[in-house]
Amino acid sequence: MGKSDQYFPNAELWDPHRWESMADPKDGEREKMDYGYGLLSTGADSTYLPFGAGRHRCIGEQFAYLQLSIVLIVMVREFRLRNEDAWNLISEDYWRNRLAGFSSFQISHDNYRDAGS
Ligand code: HEM
Repeated sequence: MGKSDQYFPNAELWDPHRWESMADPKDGEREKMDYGYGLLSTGADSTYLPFGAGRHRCIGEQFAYLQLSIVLIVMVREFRLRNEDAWNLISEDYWRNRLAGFSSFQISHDNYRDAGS
């Protein structure tokens, strides 16, 4: 379903902006179910199901998001990232980056601690 154009236009295209215009299921009335340990959102009212839906829906979703946030925070805090060969290809304009092709970027890094800053 996650790769179906019926639910996600241009499903095969990596397009982070798609989420800007899609309604957040959390905004609407979500399907709730009590499996015996309290009323829970099943996630079954959404076509976006990275953590599954229903009774066996992932219990680690919030923990996974926390871990991913920490990884990103540590990388930004510890490293100065730069594009080795084609610095001027990196643009804040997402579409220019898309046209340039992310695969042409070679990112290298300095560790702030090694630099003594
Ligand atoms: C990006 C990270 C993760 C993704 C994409 C993910 C995805 C999923 C999905 C799709 C299911 C449902 C499987 C099914 O319906 O049969 C699931 C179940 C489960 N996940 Fe995750 N998961 C992630 C991280 C975690 C973490 C960090 C934990 C625990 C610390 C965890 C614990 C579980 C458990 C215990 C189940 C089984 C729940 C049940 O059967 O009642 N997951 N996960």
